[in-house]
Amino acid sequence: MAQAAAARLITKIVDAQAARGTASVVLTGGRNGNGLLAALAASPARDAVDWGRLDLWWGDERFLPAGDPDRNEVQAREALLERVPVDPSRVHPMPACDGPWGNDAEAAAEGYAAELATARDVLNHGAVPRFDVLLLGVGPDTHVASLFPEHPALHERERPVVAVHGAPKPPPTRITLTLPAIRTAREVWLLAAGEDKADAARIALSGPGELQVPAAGAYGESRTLWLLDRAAASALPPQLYPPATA
Ligand SMILES: O=C1O[C@H](COP(=O)(O)O)[C@@H](O)[C@H](O)[C@H]1O
Repeated sequence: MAQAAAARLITKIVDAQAARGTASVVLTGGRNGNGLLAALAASPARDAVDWGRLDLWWGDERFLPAGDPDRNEVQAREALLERVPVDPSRVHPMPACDGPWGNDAEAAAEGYAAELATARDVLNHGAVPRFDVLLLGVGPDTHVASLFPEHPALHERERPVVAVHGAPKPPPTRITLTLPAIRTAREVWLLAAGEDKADAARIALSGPGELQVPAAGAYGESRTLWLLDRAAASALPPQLYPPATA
């Protein structure tokens, strides 16, 4: 799944750069997201990407000190960003808890929203840039980014970025894009690999509400793509699995 997703992402970035000169991708944390980045780093096709014309953002971050190995940013740098010639000025990690806003997660979320606004899509009156692809690793509890089932952040309709407190998965304090911000992306790709994701994929693709099942509320403006391996797809409703091969 990681290799197939990496190959798709390379193609998508190359196409976006050919069409618009640049591409923008929102990265996710977690096992599946990091697996994709590692597969991308290992792919000979990675040289087709113009890494200097790629903007990278994050969908969520664990609010920890800079350099903490549990930060999504640190894991992404290890898996991919230290291995390709990205332009550091176009890499936009979410703030750390010892950064310019200190331990104030709300201020850090506002700060990231302001950074997103500097690159926003003026033509579409958007609060955030027009992301080409927004990646989301689906958690076993159906969370995406740091939007956890029944958490207040899921009610946010105005702000593109919010702080999260009391997350059920450590660390408890996080920063996340909101569902309205996620839905402005051209394409949203949801990643689920492994047996422990099978129930999450089944539930999310069975038409539930987004407050109970955040993954169900994550979709892109022109495309929503679920990328699953066989284990994660094994519990899908019969009308969805086995997938069509045509
Ligand atoms: O904590 C997080 O977890 C999820 C999914 O992680 P996984 O290891 O179960 O694949 C990820 O989407 C999110 O970005 C991250 O902060």
